[in-house]
Amino acid sequence: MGKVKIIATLGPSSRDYNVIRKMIKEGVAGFRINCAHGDENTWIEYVKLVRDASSDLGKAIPLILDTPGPQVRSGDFQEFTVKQGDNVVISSNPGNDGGEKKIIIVPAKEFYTAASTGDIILYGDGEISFRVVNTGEDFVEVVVLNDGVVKPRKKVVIEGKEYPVAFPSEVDRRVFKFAGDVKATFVALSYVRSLKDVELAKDVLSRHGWMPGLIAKIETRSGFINMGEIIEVVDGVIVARGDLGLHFPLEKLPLIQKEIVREAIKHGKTVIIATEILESMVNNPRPSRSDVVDLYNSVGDLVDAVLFTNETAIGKYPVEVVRWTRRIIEAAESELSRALISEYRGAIKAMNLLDKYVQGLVLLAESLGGTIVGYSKTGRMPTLVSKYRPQIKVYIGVSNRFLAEKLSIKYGLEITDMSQAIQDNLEKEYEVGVEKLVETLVKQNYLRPGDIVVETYAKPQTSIHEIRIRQII
Ligand SMILES: Nc1ncnc2c1ncn2[C@@H]1O[C@H](COP(=O)(O)OP(=O)(O)O)[C@@H](O)[C@H]1O
Ligand SMILES: C=C(OP(=O)(O)O)C(=O)O
Repeated sequence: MGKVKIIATLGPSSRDYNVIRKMIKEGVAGFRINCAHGDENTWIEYVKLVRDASSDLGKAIPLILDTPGPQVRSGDFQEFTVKQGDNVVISSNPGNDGGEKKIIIVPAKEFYTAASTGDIILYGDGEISFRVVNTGEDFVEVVVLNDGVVKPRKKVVIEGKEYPVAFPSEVDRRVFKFAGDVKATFVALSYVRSLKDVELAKDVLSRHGWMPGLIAKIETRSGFINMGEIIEVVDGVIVARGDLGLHFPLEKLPLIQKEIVREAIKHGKTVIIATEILESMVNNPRPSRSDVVDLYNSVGDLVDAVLFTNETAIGKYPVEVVRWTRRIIEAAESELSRALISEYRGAIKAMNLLDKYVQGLVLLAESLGGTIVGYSKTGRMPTLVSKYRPQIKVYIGVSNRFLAEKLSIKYGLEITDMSQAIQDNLEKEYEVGVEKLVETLVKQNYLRPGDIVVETYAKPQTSIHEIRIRQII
């Protein structure tokens, strides 16, 4: 598998045990459930499918529950086509169509407070836009700016405006509770605007007795402006290109993506690029040239992971998407230049002794042409290894499934849950963890006679960091 990880959103196209199993075998390292769709009954169905497939395949597969956040979406109605110049009514009241047939239901009252005459409304990911021509207490009249199909349950954004909706939203709170019920690996926070939003989320989550990893989606103007303080207090960020493309001019997106990636890497936090990764594969079994080049370039930006949305949720080819992604990632990784890696590392400062030791560990293993095999109880050491973007294989054993899941979306790490293997040797878990992992890797042919292994662990209680070099015989 490549060093850049693949995460896939589940949806009608991937709501199937065999599809999910194939996706994992082809290289999916984690799944996302977008909780803006469905309810607890559908979310649990996806959780079970992923847990069944991952335990059958013996792999730790993280689950990301994505909260809708303080966003405004349309409600349920029959989809209809519109043509440029049509007049359409948006209303919270299904009966309030003023004699019009074409009515878009938007329940949130914040939408009607925020909309003014002349505003541009972007629908979905911007597939259709409207201009507001008249407003009322619970309706807005718009003129359609381009032809398209108006589908239900899509995002409704007013260009240049943010809704004053409470954070966390009512659905967010349900997702937080559900995350505790199913012990989800991560919760993704949508429309995070500031450090305060993350703190509010943490506060509610802690009341459910389970603290998942936190991923902030950077997607609004305030989220982007405040990303420094946000990144400090989360495990990772998603560059949510779908919404960024609604809140910023599209031509600004490349620079915004690069700035978010740079900031996350500077803080040693996971960074995931999302949306329209291989969008051309929603309806086609082969990706477009521009999609291939975009994905190749993201690998060159040394991101941790890419996250599919439409491609695996409603696309026709969820398994082929993963297969193509692996091909493109592997090609891009085999062509990464040394200059790029050293420029990247030159921009990172080692923060403390452990950090400096890990920096040296990665350089040592690379200069030996070796493989790192380590054991970790807290996740600190492998997180740092990943931060240096190792260009050799790294296998890490960890003490529990949750930690294995959490680390699995990080750059360059192959994680194994060793809880079974170390359970009778807890006082020597570091030593036994490494030894048993090497044994397993030899058995599975991942390590062969002649291979050089750099074995390592960092015991937090003793401040002893050990490195041992072994050649497989
Ligand atoms: N759990 C689900 N149930 C049904 N449809 C879903 C689900 N998750 C995603 N989808 C479909 O896949 C599309 C793409 O997913 P995503 O990008 O996560 O959503 P959105 O753009 O609506 O926020 C959604 O618009 C929706 O049509
Ligand atoms: C991943 C994204 O979020 P969502 O699908 O929730 O809109 C995005 O905006 O790119």
